[in-house]
Amino acid sequence: MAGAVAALDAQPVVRGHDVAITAPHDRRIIVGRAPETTQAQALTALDAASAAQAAWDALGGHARADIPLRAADLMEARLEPLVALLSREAGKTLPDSVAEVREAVDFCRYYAARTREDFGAPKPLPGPTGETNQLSLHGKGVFLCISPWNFPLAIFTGQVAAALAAGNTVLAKPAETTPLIAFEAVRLLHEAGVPKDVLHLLPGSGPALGGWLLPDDRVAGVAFTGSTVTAQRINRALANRDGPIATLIAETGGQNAMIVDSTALPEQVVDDVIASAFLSAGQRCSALRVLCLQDDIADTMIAMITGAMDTLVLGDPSKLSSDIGPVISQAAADGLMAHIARMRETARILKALPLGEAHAHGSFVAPHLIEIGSIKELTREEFGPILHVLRYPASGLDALLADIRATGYGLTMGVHSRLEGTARRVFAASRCGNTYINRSMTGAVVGVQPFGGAGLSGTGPKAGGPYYLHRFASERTYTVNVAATGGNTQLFTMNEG
Ligand SMILES: NC(=O)c1ccc[n+]([C@@H]2O[C@H](COP(=O)([O-])OP(=O)(O)OC[C@H]3O[C@@H](n4cnc5c(N)ncnc54)[C@H](O)[C@@H]3O)[C@@H](O)[C@H]2O)c1
Ligand SMILES: N[C@@H](CCC=O)C(=O)O
Repeated sequence: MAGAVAALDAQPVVRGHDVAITAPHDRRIIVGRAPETTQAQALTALDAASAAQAAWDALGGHARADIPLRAADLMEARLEPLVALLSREAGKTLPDSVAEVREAVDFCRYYAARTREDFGAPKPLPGPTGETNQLSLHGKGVFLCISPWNFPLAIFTGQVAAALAAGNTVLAKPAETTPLIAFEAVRLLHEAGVPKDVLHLLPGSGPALGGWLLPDDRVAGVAFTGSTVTAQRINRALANRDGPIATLIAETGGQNAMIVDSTALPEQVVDDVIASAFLSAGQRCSALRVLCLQDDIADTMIAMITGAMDTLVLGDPSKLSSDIGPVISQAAADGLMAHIARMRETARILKALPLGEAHAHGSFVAPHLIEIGSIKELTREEFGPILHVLRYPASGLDALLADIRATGYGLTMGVHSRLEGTARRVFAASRCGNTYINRSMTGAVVGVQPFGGAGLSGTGPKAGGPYYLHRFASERTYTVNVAATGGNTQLFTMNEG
């Protein structure tokens, strides 16, 4: 990763104190060094982004759409170094890293297509003869894009590409633990044609950057993906401003449940539970946290799931033999271990995989299966490879659905049942943004399963969906009284047939 260090030093992005970024699977490995943005640098970037926005918006949708298309081609051409950096810096397995580059490419191409469609030309609207009416979409101003470490390329690129495509200039704030991959993404977007004053990378502390930038009226909008608690802090900071009301697009956490009834296909359930709860070390906002088993099949399912857990290999994520890598930091690992310790007192640990010498220098958390009595026993999202399981009686589905809803989250929901009526009943009773029937509940595909939730899980916009770019835009109408300049000439050219 020396290349990443050298490249970082060569780039004219803001720079303050350097911090060492170490590999989550082995803290002795320094992946690179990253700068911490200072307050003066953040405000200089905001000045530049603010000054550049009108010209960027005036370029129009077609010209702006060409850029993410070029960025997508560049990303595909650099697949291997991007995968290597994702695996080292974020501790992602190789399949997860390849899928992440793929998703970033998909975001670029999808938003390019939507930009042409929705921002390419004003839409004519109906009106009385003698008057023309048009509706057009424009950037709102400067967007602050704040992203998490768990999809440090795909979510980072998706937010930035969407904000830019809609005609905004962007201050991009990556997570503290994954600035190097963000740097590569920004370098690539600049190379693809985004002017330097239109897109600025601001690595560093979230609370510090938030404290400097959120109170500034020139920040017209924030696209945030991360924890619910941070989204609430950002919301409060924006609400404290006296100026124009800012847009907040927040995509946050979940307490995601899967409901398995007695008609489900057991082998399919096992595959999908393992993939949804433990792969990616459970570090997906979409990951399964609470498995709800109809009591008639619970013992059989638990035996099959614990058996399948034994086949999981934890280790260096750059090895193809590893199914599960580390969690992102020692602080994250400590938090998860504290939860497991609490659960030992109040719940039943059904299975805990062992850790060994190979994990001694990294932040590894062994997959756990923990039986609880009710989802009410969980007070927050535990972002790691911990799966809670509970039993419900066939007659208790409505009460279970009410308990799930009462958590306040609404991100993903899984159903395993061969009864279509049951799946539909769950869907109708849930507020979740993404419901998956008889499959895993992770891995939403851009343009296929637009991703995002409601309630404590987010403000609702769906990344990778047809309406996402609109959330970054202002709508404007343009009405002309053509009667004042000679009448409606279109009437002369209308096809009479
Ligand atoms: N719904 C989704 O699409 C989605 C996707 C990925 C992750 N997530 C959620 O993200 C969380 C994991 O990510 P995380 O640990 O990086 O989340 P986090 O909330 O700790 O941090 C997210 C980002 O916010 C920044 N930040 C922190 N405090 C800030 C402040 N006061 N002002 C401005 N920025 C601030 C951080 O530096 C980081 O860049 C989980 O809860 C997960 O469910 C949600
Ligand atoms: N979109 C991803 C999750 C993003 C959050 O971590 C998925 O569907 O698994």
